[in-house]
Amino acid sequence: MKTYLVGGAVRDKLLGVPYHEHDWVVVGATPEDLLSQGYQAVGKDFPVFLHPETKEEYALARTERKSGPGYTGFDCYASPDVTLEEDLIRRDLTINAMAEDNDGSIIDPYGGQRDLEKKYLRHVSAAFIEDPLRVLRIARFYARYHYLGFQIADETLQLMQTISTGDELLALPAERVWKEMEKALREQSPQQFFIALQQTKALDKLMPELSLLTAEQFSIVQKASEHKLSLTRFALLLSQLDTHSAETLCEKIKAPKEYKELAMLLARHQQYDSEIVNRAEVLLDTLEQLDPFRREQRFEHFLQCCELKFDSPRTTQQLRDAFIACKAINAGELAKQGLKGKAIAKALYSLRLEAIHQLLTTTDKE
Ligand SMILES: Nc1ccn([C@@H]2O[C@H](COP(=O)(O)OP(=O)(O)OP(=O)(O)O)[C@@H](O)[C@H]2O)c(=O)n1
Ligand SMILES: [Mg+2]
Repeated sequence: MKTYLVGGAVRDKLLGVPYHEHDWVVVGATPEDLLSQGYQAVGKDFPVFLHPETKEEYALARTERKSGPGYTGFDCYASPDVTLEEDLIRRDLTINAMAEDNDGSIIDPYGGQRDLEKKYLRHVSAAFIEDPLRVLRIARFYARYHYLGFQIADETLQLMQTISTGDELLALPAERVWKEMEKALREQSPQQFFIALQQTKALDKLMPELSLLTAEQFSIVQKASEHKLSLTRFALLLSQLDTHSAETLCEKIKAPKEYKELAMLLARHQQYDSEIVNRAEVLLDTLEQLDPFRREQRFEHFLQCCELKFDSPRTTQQLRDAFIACKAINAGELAKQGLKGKAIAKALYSLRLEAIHQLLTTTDKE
């Protein structure tokens, strides 16, 4: 039995960029061989094992053939007689179809090094089209390596288009699509993910709400935030749509609740780019809708998005200050004074309004 390093680690080492995991392939072994050495079987559909100590993934060399529609219709053949070359040829891109021997030498039967040098994302073989998820993967790699000058090879773009014009993309589980999109949003040039999907018509199928946006509009996702990159970038992207389309899209791709909530908040509050919030009533109403009293972190993310989108620090600062002023008012105190139910809410509203009035007067004087 022989073990090779494969996939992203080989590619990224050669590229000279950091990599985050090791994928291994094992040739000439049976599942029993690995189990007897203490490896743990984890693959549901494929023979994949975890190393007893490093817990890294070791996959038996295998071939795959499409046997039915959708993402699951694969026949997988793993056996000790499957060669390394046979395993590598079923992979998506030439730059992902290289292996490294334990003496450090590179096995590269399909021109991965040539394509790394020429900066091409190029499919390995016609079997590329058997896995529709690859359309999203390639768009994601494009978003990742665009800054290095990588392009998608024309023939590969054509195959992506072929997949996209059929119904195969629609057979992908929404969770898989979301996972790729979420990863893409964290890449160096996230807008290129959407541009590639638009160019290959995949966007028409998967997220038609986005398919009419321009490259300029997509580029809003480039704006960085300090943390939770994909959360703020997703909200910024959807803020390019009307609220109805934004909501439809969230449902369609099953965006997690946190993502949908922030996106919808931003979509509904488009007007904060201008400084309309200098009336106390408007400011307080806005604040109550954003509800930082119960959702402080979401409020912070919202303000971050506004700062990135509108470049209006004064408005966001006003909202932040208003929140701080209102937070200082204690509803418990009102209850102690004998107020109940609606009367508390009313008194709270007046006190908050008063606090914001004061805030606006002092800021005006400055
Ligand atoms: N739909 C897929 C998924 C994976 N692979 C192959 O499996 C390897 C490992 O997959 P994965 O870890 O998802 O991607 P990496 O290329 O390792 O990239 P990353 O840095 O994101 O881990 C890929 O390089 C590729 O050879 C593939 O051909 N087709
Ligand atoms: Mg990997």
